[in-house]
Amino acid sequence: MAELLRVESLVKTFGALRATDEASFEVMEGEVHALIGPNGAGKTTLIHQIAGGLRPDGGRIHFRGQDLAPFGMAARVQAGLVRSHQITSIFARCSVLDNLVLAVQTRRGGAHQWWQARRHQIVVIAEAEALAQKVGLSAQLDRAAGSLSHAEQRQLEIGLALAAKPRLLLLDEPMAGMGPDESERMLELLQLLRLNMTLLLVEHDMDAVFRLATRISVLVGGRVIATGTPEQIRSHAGVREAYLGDEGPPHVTQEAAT
Ligand SMILES: Nc1ncnc2c1ncn2[C@@H]1O[C@H](COP(=O)(O)OP(=O)(O)OP(=O)(O)O)[C@@H](O)[C@H]1O
Repeated sequence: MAELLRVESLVKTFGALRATDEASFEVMEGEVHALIGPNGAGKTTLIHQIAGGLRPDGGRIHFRGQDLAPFGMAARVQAGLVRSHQITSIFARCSVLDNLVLAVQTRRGGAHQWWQARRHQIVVIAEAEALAQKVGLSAQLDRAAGSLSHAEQRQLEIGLALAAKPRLLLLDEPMAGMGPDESERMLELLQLLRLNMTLLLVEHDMDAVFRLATRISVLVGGRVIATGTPEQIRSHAGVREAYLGDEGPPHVTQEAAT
C-alpha cells in the first residue's frame, strides 16, 4: 500500500497548551485509519490542521507526497483531501436534492454556455441522485434538509463531502449522538465508502472503531503513542494503560509507534 498522508512531528499550541505535541503518523492508501484517544487528546485539532482550517506551529503534513503547507482548504479539497461538512454546510431550508446539486455544482464549476446548461443540469442532477442513493437518502430527496433527523443530516453531510470526489475522507465523530440502529447504518455506509476511498476518522465508539479500522493511531496529550492494527492496539501495554485499560490514571508513554 502506498502512503497517502504523512503527518510529521506536528505541533499546535494554544497559549501554554500543546494540543498537538510532535504528533506523527501515516495513512496508507485504501485503509480505514482511526484516530482514537481520551477527551481533549487533540484529535479534532489534528483533523483541523490536516484539513487546512488551522495552521500548525511546527512539523509537516504531506499528502500524496506534497507538502500541504502552501495549500489552503479549497486547494486541499481539489487535491482530494476532503473533510465531511468542510466545504458546504447543509442549507436547512433547501431540499436534500438541492443541497447535493449545489455540492456537485461547486465541484464542477459554473461557467457554461446557455446551450450547455440543460445538459449540464441533467448530469448534475443525476450525480446528486446517485449520491443520495449512496448515503441512503433516496427516499428523502424532496424533504427540507433541516427536517431530517440528526442521523440523516450526518448522512447528507457525507453525501456533500462525496460530491467533491475525495481520495481521503476525514470524518470527525460520524456516529456522535446516534442510537444503536443509526450507528449501525452509519457503519454500513462507511463500510461501503471504504471500497472506493481512504478514510481517516475520529470516533469514540470503540466497537465501531475496532470493527471498521484497518489501523488505529492512539493520541494522548497531543502525541501519537502507538499506531497499529486493531489487534496490536488492543494488546499494546502503553495504550491499555493510557486509554483502553480500566486501571490506572491516564499516562503519556514515550513508546515508539509500531
Ligand atoms: N481554539 C482553541 N483554543 C484553545 N484551546 C483549544 C482550542 N481548540 C482546542 N483546544 C484545547 O486543545 C485540547 C485538544 O482539544 P481537541 O478538541 O482537539 O481534543 P479532542 O481529542 O478532539 O477531544 P474530544 O474527544 O473531547 O472531542 C483541549 O484541551 C482543548 O480544550
